[in-house]
Amino acid sequence: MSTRRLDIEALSVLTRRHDGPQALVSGVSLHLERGEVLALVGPSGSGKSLTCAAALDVLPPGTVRESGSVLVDGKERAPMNLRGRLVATILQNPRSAFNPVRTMRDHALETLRALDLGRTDRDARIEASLLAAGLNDPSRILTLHPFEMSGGMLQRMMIALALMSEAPFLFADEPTSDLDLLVQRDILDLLERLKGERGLGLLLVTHDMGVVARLADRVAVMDRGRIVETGAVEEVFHRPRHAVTAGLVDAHLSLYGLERAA
Ligand SMILES: Nc1ncnc2c1ncn2[C@@H]1O[C@H](COP(=O)(O)OP(=O)(O)OP(=O)(O)O)[C@@H](O)[C@H]1O
Repeated sequence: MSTRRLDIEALSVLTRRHDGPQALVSGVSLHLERGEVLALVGPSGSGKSLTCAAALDVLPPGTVRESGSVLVDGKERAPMNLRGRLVATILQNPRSAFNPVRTMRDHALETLRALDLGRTDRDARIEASLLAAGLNDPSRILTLHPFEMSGGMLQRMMIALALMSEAPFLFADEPTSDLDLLVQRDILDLLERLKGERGLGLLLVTHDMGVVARLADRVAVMDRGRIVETGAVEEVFHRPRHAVTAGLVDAHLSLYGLERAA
């Protein structure tokens, strides 16, 4: 486990409107260690997804990265050297991430194309990744098209593809929000296990404080494009310092008829 740490430094994203540029993400800095889960939380539209996209240079049309850099173990890395090599990604709606006319084997081969593996090593890595992601019977799964699989299976397949790349870091943008509660629980269990077993460093974008409480070690809170608070999960839940954090925690507790201790 030679790679240890990823730093996002002073990341800013703009959109150009008719009345001039508008900042969507402003000077965001975060660090992520192997073997930890950092949750990036904040209200809808606060800039969580754009932060991840900007770090990997996969911003949507109409937005541009104005400044910022990503360092791995202190060394600046170009986005093309991060994507899929050092940082794997899993997204909110797994169905939209798969090509509908391709099988799971095609997707696996595409993921491994950049790695110069012999056929035996390649097939072994594909099978081991599917099994590690909880997809038993890999040879059958690899013949399936996306429409033949449930949302939960597709999310496991996204995780399997991330594992195949052997990237030390994983950015997961709302990985459970489209799944039913039981499948959500299974996927969170799986991510937690992979953090422990593989020492993955996981940046988890979510607005679900239940997911944060369940999985995260540290939390960074965003509001209107800026990081307004970071801290250990316990600390942030018990002593939120920013009004946005307090609002997120209180909204979560109120779902269970609870209030924050004074
Ligand atoms: N392609 C785009 N062009 C212009 N503005 C955009 C674009 N994509 C996102 N935005 C704006 O940037 C801001 C941040 O969006 P982002 O998707 O990062 O928020 P988020 O915190 O991930 O929200 P959610 O929790 O709802 O997914 C929002 O105001 C959004 O409307």
